[in-house]
Amino acid sequence: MTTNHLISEIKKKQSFLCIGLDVDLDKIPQHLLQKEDPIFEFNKEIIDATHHLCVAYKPNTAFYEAYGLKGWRALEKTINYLNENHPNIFTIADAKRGDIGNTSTMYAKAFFEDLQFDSVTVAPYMGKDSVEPFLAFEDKHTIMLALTSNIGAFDFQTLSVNNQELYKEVLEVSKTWTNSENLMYVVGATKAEFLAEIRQIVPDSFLLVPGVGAQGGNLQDVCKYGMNDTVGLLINSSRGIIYASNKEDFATAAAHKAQDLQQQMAVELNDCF
Ligand SMILES: O=c1ccn([C@@H]2O[C@H](COP(=O)(O)O)[C@@H](O)[C@H]2O)c(=O)[nH]1
Repeated sequence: MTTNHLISEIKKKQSFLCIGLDVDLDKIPQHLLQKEDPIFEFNKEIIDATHHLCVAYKPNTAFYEAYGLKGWRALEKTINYLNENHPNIFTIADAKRGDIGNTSTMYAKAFFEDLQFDSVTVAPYMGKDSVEPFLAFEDKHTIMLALTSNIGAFDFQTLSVNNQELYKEVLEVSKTWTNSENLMYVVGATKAEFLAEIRQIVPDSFLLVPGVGAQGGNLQDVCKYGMNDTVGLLINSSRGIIYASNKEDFATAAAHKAQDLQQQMAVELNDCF
């Protein structure tokens, strides 16, 4: 999906919500555990109930890898279900990959060619040759960690390198890489106050912003400092939406939580479009 297509979906749905599909078998409703593929059944019901309220879904691959082959199969069924039934939804494989060049090429093939995700998250630590193989894919997006939502972000990401914080150096340098127009960046909602300076370095890039909901990030603060004139934000909530209820009404409860965020987003979009 192109960035312009994503922006037009945001305008149409009045939403820049990304729903995280982080499925934990200990948290889903009991009755689903009797099904042949509980992970996929859970995702399908969540997607059916919420697809009109969001523009993106983000399965975090850890939650599928943890269940071995059956988890990976459920991930494959989920992305196929999205691509077949909701082709206008932006899909993110939150896999945080990155390795030497030839290995990164295989990661990129796995997520872009085999699974057909629109985007994948990547860690920048191994540098340019570890990220460029992802950027080589046309109309696919590489979402690189910049300033993450966790407390450990302050261990390395804010250390001074070349007289500026490391995450700023990552943003600056990544703009010089081949096909850098395919880059988006992760910035945690819990770091909203950093967004104004981040916007000075990457004014036009899309930012994936996790950390609203369970981690306590504030949607309005993210919009105040991070929104650009084409929105430029995908705000993610995972647990806060998908585990709104662990009873039979879980999908309806998730839709209510998603609608609450979508309505707040519609208000913010008044200042934008
Ligand atoms: O800085 C980061 C990068 C990624 N994540 C991921 O986003 C979701 C957040 O889930 P919640 O349940 O809404 O807290 C999860 O998959 C994280 O691994 C992040 O939180 N922060």
